Amino acid sequence: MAGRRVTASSVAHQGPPQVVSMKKLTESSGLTFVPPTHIFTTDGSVSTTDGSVPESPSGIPVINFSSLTSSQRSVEVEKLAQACRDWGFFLVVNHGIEENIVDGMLDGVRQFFNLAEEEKQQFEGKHVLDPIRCGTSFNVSVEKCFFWRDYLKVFVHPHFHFPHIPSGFRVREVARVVLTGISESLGLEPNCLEEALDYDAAFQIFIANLYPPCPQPELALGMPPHSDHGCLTFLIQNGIQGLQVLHNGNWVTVSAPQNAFLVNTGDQLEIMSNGRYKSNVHRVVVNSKATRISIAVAHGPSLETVVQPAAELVDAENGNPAGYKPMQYKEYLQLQQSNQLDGKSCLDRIRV
Ligand SMILES: O=C(O)CCC(=O)C(=O)O
Ligand SMILES: [Fe+2]
Repeated sequence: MAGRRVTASSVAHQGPPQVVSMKKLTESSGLTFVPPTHIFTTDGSVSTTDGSVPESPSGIPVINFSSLTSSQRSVEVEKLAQACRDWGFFLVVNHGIEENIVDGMLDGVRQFFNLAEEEKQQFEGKHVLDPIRCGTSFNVSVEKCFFWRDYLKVFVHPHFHFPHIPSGFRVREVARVVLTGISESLGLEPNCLEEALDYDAAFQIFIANLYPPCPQPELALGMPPHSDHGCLTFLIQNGIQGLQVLHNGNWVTVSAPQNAFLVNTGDQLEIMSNGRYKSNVHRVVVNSKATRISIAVAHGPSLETVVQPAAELVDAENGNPAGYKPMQYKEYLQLQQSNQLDGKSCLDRIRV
């Protein structure tokens, strides 16, 4: 059947099913409908009319990075506190990474996805800890419904797995400064979170996402509602919207100025803050006209770190016990990857 991506026989065999990339599927077959394998019918359903706000001016918080490194720091730290508490999401502007560098990264990603399928297949990873891995959806061996998305994931810290380091892309340093601000905003020492994460050995993944045009965008999702596993995810996009964040029960479409970072707070930050800062739930909707590309750089603790609420934020005697069980970050990653990506179901497993 045209458009079906997983054959019955491939599912029946052991190992991951043979899945065609979204790019190939949409380009080669002149697809005019969403295959049944890609229709979201459950809670994550696409309907953009379920209370979603079409555009920001939504009040999405904006953090001025240059103020974080100036005498205005305390004002910006307070803005970070509000952003993390009320949204779990914010934009970072004036971060000093030039637009042509960001454009170069997006171009490189476009070129990668334009490679012949056979060339990309050599990077098809099987395991969450494979340092270079490309594929489709999230984990096709457990999913009932596939996302309208191809991805490339490359570990970039503590070991760098690209052939060469792009000069000037200093997102790790930007993330470090934001993290110290967040640490302070929790009433902790500025370097407390950095130390808890073992930042010098921190696990950082570069994730490129490609969302081709979809003939029936109301039926498919680029990514269903989920929270990110790490601490902070810094995201750039090719000027095409698609990211929506859940805020007070509404889906808010993120529109961001060119060259802003879109920042999600993740599960490890929720754990370390003992629930004061909830990881943000977000999803990606698709459209019928343009290919969207995003690059998410996820910053987590080192893989060996056992993450738990910061001792300063736990006070069991006064009714504020630890809300999460300690878990090694590597185990957490494996837990998330071995299940369907589904809201905050992974975090729910370690709540006390
Ligand atoms: O493409 C986007 O805007 C979001 C991607 C995302 O949520 C992710 O890679 O975890
Ligand atoms: Fe995400």
